[in-house]
Amino acid sequence: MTPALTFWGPNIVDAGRAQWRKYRRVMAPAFSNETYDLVWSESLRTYYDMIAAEGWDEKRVVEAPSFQDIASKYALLIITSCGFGLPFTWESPPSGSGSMTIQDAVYTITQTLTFSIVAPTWLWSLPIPWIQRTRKAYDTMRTFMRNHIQSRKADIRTRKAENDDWRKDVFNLLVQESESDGKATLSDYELIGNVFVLLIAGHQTTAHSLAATLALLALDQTVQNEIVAHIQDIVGEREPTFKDYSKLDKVLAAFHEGVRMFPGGAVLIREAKQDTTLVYPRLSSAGIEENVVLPVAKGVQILIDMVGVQYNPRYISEPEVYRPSRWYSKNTSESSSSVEHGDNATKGPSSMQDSEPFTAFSVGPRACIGRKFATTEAVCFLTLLLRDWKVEPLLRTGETTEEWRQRAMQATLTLALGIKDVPLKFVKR
Ligand code: HEM
Repeated sequence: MTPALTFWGPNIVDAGRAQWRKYRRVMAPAFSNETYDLVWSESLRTYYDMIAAEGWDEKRVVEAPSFQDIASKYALLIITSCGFGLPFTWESPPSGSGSMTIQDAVYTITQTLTFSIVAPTWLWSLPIPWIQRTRKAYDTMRTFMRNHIQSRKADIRTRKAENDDWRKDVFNLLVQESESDGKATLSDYELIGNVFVLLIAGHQTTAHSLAATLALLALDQTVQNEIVAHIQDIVGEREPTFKDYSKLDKVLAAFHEGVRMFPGGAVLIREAKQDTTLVYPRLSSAGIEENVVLPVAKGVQILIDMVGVQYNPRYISEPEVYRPSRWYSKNTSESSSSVEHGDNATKGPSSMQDSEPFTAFSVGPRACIGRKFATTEAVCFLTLLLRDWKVEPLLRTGETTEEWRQRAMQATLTLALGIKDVPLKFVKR
């Protein structure tokens, strides 16, 4: 996955410490309350845009054979609009060259990662339909990025010359850093690498998490009704605003639980910067719990299995059960790390049974920078959708709900971990 990410250029996700500091410093100001306010209003606008464009407002029942298609388009429109200042609409989504949309290009790129890394140049020219489609996807993405970077550079130059204000979205901040009056600290290669990674990280993870959350709610009507009652309590029939975000904690919990069960960041990679030890609990052959001290030498890479962490009964009670209430009224942003290290190593692991730490956006300095961006768009979308529509599994003829669960609730792994096509039915409330 790392070569697939760096294919477009060095970027914040895969950068080593020094480079990472630079990227994070440039991007961090874009993740502010001002942005989240915009994310909320754009999410609201895009939801109604979708309802009208897809003709949902004229129907009592809507069938979505793959909800990911909707979620992916929705999340892409929000990141392009709020992160990149490119306000596309549901009916004219972002496209690059020719007829391919960015959504299709991203989909094709993530499905053909290995090919892009290993294929020699001549292979890209073979007249095989899927290879040509892959090539078109890369061309589309390249044209999209180049065009928008060029026009944004020109725009910022003009605005600066005229002392005009310009919005501090993440795209503008990156472009500005690559200009900086000839003292650029960001090369064009780094600029493109980071733009690509933000497009991917900013929409694929959110789209899959939304699809997973709705699938889980479709399977548990009792929980769904509880969330809908909460929405009615907080916003009733009026238009929800960003001020409601902090009060809609049960909707947020429903989303957090979806992210826990299908954690987009499936594997985290860390490298020991000094000799250290990790302490972890293990059952001895006699069935007694004991602490194991694992020495970790400087330079060793540690892969953290996030699915394992999120499903470990030591930390999450009945982990296979979708239970948003485990996050109700909990400050999930202050969750602690699951494995103790460094100075704490000698103290051994504390019991996590009663704290159920939420770590699916990671913890520490490299934790997800887009977390509140994602939760803001998710809470807005889920609030509007669940208030208006009852969500059910879209069953095949003769299929039971349990069979649907077996068919639909399957994880997939491309650049991020996701969920397979989720077939859903929406019934107007
Ligand atoms: C439900 C949605 C999301 C999930 C589950 C998720 C998950 C994660 C995780 C687990 C990491 C940490 C990786 C690590 O520690 O190695 C991460 C990092 C990151 N995420 Fe997200 N993310 C989501 C949404 C977003 C959004 C919406 C954006 C951008 C708008 C974003 C941008 C990033 C970036 C740039 C990083 C790298 C941060 C750094 O290394 O400093 N993510 N994400």
